[in-house]
Amino acid sequence: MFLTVNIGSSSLRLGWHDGEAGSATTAPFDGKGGATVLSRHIGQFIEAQGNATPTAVCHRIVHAGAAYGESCFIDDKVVAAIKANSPLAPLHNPLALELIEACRALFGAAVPQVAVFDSAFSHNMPDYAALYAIPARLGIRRLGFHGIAHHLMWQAAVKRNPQARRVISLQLGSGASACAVRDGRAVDTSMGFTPLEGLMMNSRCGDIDPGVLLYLQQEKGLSVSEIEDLLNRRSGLHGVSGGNTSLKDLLLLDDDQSKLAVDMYCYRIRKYVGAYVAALGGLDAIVIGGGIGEHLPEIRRRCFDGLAFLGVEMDDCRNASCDGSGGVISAPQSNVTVEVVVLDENRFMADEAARLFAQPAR
Ligand SMILES: Nc1ncnc2c1ncn2[C@@H]1O[C@H](COP(=O)(O)OP(=O)(O)O)[C@@H](O)[C@H]1O
Ligand SMILES: CC(=O)OP(=O)(O)O
Ligand SMILES: [Mg+2]
Repeated sequence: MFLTVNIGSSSLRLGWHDGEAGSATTAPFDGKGGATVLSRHIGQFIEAQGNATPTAVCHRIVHAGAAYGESCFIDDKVVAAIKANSPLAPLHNPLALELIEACRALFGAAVPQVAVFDSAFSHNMPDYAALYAIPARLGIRRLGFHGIAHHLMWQAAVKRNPQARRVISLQLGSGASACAVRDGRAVDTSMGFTPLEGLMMNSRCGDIDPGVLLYLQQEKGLSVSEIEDLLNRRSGLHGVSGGNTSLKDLLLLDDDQSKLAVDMYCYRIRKYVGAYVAALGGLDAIVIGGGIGEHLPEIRRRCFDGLAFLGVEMDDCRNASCDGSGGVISAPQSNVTVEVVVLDENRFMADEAARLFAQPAR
């Protein structure tokens, strides 16, 4: 029996996995209340499972640095790596550390804890995609995140069509990212050294000219922590719209800033799709996941309409009826299959833990 703990930037997902069976719960979580609130959620969830003690607890770990490319048991070294990388993933790593601590307090040190890394799927991108054009001696490499989601989306594409060799996956949740996958290998992804790069997100800026950061510091006098807060918590949809992070709401609003936020969000996705078609040398499938990807047909329409020249032809009816459920939303004649997939990251994490336990040398 595995307890899975998946902290996203807007939610806490808990799962209880007993072979194929299991149960799950999702609680909205905005980071407020920290360890106390997180422990309470876990305590209530475990109570609902009859207060059983899990065989192990598995955590989604967003950023432990480039040294960790595969799931592993959490020891002091792993905890230190998560701590050391906390400044690079301030919305995730500090909470993950609190959760590891909370689980140790709840279940005791004898219950092993497992780290499933969100950077694992894009861990081995080609150097030309993984590096920035800065001196190599700095040792800075793009890692990419949302790897559990992108891995599952690639699997879904191949399950639907085993001939799908070139796949673009789009994780559109509170954080958002795109991934280009060729023959099962992530060859590029939009998040980079940190989960700030790439697509526009609920409260994160995504791609930005690094000169802006210098300007904010040198000319506007912002401190490092003010810039960190600005880019992670006050930018993206929130920043452009003037405080709203809900695309569902923004689609209904008629003011210029709300409309601009939606336009920018969709435009950047289209831009990345175009870039990744070029990177992949063509395209067989687009897979979309995450709360926004699952629930907002109008956003999907705006992202993919008019891309017939890339072989992407949407089916309006299929798209409109796909709300909170998975399914193909491209037209039958479309060369590229566009599919929405409801992702179960926690199940993936439990499978990783089972795999670790099955290995002979523990
Ligand atoms: N029913 C819904 N309708 C519209 N948007 C939704 C719905 N459910 C979730 N979302 C949006 O999805 C995002 C959260 O997605 P999710 O994948 O759960 O995020 P994360 O894992 O990053 O915390 C939020 O921006 C939220 O507004
Ligand atoms: C890595 C990341 O941004 O995750 P989430 O979208 O769950 O916040
Ligand atoms: Mg998520």
